[in-house]
Amino acid sequence: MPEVVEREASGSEAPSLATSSTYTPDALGDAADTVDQETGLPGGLVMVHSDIFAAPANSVLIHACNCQGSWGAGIALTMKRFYPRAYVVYRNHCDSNAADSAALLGTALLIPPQPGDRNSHWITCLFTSQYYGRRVDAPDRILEHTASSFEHFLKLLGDTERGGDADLGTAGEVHTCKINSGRFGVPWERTGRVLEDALERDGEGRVVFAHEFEEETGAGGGFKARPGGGRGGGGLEKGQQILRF
Ligand SMILES: Nc1ncnc2c1ncn2[C@@H]1O[C@H](COP(=O)(O)OP(=O)(O)OC[C@H]2O[C@H](OP(=O)(O)O)[C@H](O)[C@@H]2O)[C@@H](O)[C@H]1O
Repeated sequence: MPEVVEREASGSEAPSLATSSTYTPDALGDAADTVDQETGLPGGLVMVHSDIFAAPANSVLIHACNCQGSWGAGIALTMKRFYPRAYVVYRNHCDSNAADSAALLGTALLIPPQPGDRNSHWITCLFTSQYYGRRVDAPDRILEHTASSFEHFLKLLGDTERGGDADLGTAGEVHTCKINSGRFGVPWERTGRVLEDALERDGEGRVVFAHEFEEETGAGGGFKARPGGGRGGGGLEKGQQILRF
């Protein structure tokens, strides 16, 4: 099973971007059935209307990947542009499993911030389809791999928090795009339910911000998160909502 990849020798920190908006417990009312002890936020999937690349520095950004070493289109192509070093880690990981790329299905790769990549973000690859394009896996298989790769991600993330590698530090907020919902052709509601179930089972009150993104604003970075970012801002920001699948 792939583990956390060691960070290369430390380099200059990438410039920090606008922070994403977050919630204050009182704004959530009775929607908060499980509460994250550290943030006081309800565990589970929380939809936000903002650009995932505007997430706070040190956040984890999750996207769905094929097992062929290709970030050739969609949000993956933006990832490749913003996190070229992380892409190399992902591609090397696929190359080392090229003899049996199916072995990566249902696993996750957690890549710590790479020097020179953008905003000290951690990048998480969930291997949900072996191939892409016309050979993409069937939706049910993708959902099956989504469940196990997300569970693996939660374990890897927990290991970094418990293991506390001094060099790596621990990751901050967890953010995901609506994985599988574009080129992988799986309705977001189906994937959202899988992620929500895993968080209820093994999330330990963890919050994952899921980004609703207006494509017309163009690929990441061009759409600014709503003002009021940073913890302890007002109540729910306009357009933010708690979703229960
Ligand atoms: N800045 C932003 N902030 C927040 N959300 C953003 C965003 N920009 C786009 N989104 C949304 O992010 C979702 C994912 O949609 P995507 O079609 O990209 O990914 P997917 O998970 O369906 O499929 C994966 C395969 O696609 C790729 O390309 P290749 O296979 O290489 O050709 C990979 O490599 C895989 O293989 C859609 O809701 C977009 O609105």
